[in-house]
Amino acid sequence: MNTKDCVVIAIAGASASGKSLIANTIFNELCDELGTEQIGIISEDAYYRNQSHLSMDQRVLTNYDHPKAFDHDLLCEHLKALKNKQSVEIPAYSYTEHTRLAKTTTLTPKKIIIVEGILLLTDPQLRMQLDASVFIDTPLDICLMRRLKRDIEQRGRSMESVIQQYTKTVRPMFLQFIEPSKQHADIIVPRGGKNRIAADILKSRIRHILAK
Ligand SMILES: Nc1ncnc2c1ncn2[C@@H]1O[C@H](COP(=O)(O)OP(=O)(O)O)[C@@H](O)[C@H]1O
Ligand SMILES: Nc1ccn([C@@H]2O[C@H](COP(=O)(O)O)[C@@H](O)[C@H]2O)c(=O)n1
Repeated sequence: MNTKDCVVIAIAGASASGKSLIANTIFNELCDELGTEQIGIISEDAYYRNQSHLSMDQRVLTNYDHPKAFDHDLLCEHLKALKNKQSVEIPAYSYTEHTRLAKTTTLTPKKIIIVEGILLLTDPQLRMQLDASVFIDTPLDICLMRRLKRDIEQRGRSMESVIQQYTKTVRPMFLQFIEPSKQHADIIVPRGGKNRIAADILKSRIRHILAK
């Protein structure tokens, strides 16, 4: 990590490994402490491709765990713009509609940007924009249990659909793309979202950058 105007910290790892939880814990606690002006947070999921031109039957067939499912060019463009002190319009995504929504959210330039997502470390052009990267290393069986509960409670899925998607795409794409991308991480965090020591270490590193 360094003394740039905008430092981008990536948090990657398997689906339901706890990326959003740890990213949001760090973000919310630092915002409470330091205010909202200095730190921003972005989810890679906001950059899933728009599929409004496809029928619902076609949308459910998409492999959402393959790098092609994401518009990484747009995410990269947004990180570059933020580094150039320009605001960006973050897309909004619906897991129930499997497509982007019409609205966007404005993100103004920040000294620290936390970006979290499954495939962030797989893309060389994205890696160029990252100043530090963390990989959340939670065992896959734990991720599956967390995903089952979350997707049924929050993403409108049935148990059968979660298991079918997990077997067909989530697990194979983890093994093909996400797991090997761990080699690009600077820090590996076991267990996930409630690893308090990891959250505190990342928070103190961010405080240190902001104090410069
Ligand atoms: N250490 C943990 N213990 C218990 N539940 C957790 C833990 N980490 C995450 N969770 C829960 O598991 C689910 C998936 O976590 P989330 O942060 O959304 O994962 P990701 O962003 O990696 O997909 C959420 O419901 C979250 O609250
Ligand atoms: N329409 C969609 C889009 C994505 N997914 C799944 O979301 C996972 C990534 O999000 P996490 O918060 O879990 O990191 C990914 O594994 C996709 O399978 C989906 O089910 N439907």
